[in-house]
Amino acid sequence: MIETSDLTKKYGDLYALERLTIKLGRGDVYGFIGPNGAGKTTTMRILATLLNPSWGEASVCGYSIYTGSKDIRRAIGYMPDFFGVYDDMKVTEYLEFFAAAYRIQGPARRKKVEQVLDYVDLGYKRDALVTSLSRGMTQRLGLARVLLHDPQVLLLDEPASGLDPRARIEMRELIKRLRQEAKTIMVSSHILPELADICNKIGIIERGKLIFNGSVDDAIRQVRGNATFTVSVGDRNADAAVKLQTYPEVLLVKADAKTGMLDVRLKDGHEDGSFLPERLIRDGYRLKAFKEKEVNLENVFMEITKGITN
Ligand SMILES: Nc1ncnc2c1ncn2[C@@H]1O[C@H](COP(=O)(O)OP(=O)(O)OP(=O)(O)O)[C@@H](O)[C@H]1O
Repeated sequence: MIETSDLTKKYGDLYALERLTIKLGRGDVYGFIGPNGAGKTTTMRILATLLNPSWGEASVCGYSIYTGSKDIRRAIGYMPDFFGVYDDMKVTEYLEFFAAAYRIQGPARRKKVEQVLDYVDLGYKRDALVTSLSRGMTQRLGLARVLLHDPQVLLLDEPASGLDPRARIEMRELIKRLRQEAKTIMVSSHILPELADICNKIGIIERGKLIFNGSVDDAIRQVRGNATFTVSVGDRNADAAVKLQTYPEVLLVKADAKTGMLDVRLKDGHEDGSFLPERLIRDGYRLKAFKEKEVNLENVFMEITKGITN
């Protein structure tokens, strides 16, 4: 649904985007993550056919950005990071205005407006002035607007920026719902944890360059390396550490200085640690705690971007 190859945008000597090559299929939700100025907006604007690249190829829904801009605009919903709303316009008027621009006519227009308002849970604000809405509501209105023509592809540029925690969660839930409708969604953020649970793929971009492209699990694996589990057998942890080290699958055992729990890292090729509790019990220990060691996504992001950020 979205395909780019060596997509590049230069401003003078600055590479706003350098040789971006990605491929998103139907139903993919792609988290596009990078700090300010990384090139996220540039990419989305090129895909939305609002900006020409310096070189490279890109197509959306099978249409080239060079020759199929009209078709692309019909097929996508682009929600920019900042968009204006008109003074003295009610919520329904605002949406009807855009519905008219998409040539949705007559009673169908009213129906569609009500439908998208319901979808983003803004029905109760239908008669409010758009300028009176909170930032969270305005973002939801922006999303409603890009859903009017039922696009197959959505480009959402930092939809959660500037929102309070509750509004962020609501926005995430909305994107999850859209995912269930098999839409292809590119959504940007500068925070990895914010997107981790709603995306099946992520791309991390820094200074115009894609430095990671894959699943969230791949990103975690790249940083964490081998699977690690936290184990505790209470006051016999020191003894269990020696025993664990004799298991052939175990690479390393380390006691956590604060909690005394044991971090057990497995050798390459061993992902499943479920044998650990079983074997410890068989070896006479009473298991108090066992879980896969969680990786802090913020750390994953910092690790992947290490050396590239200033
Ligand atoms: N019209 C322009 N002229 C010159 N440089 C530009 C122009 N537009 C963008 N840039 C530069 O291109 C780079 C990428 O900008 P872009 O807006 O794509 O980043 P971003 O990842 O979307 O950041 P943000 O999170 O701040 O929106 C930045 O260094 C920016 O200053």
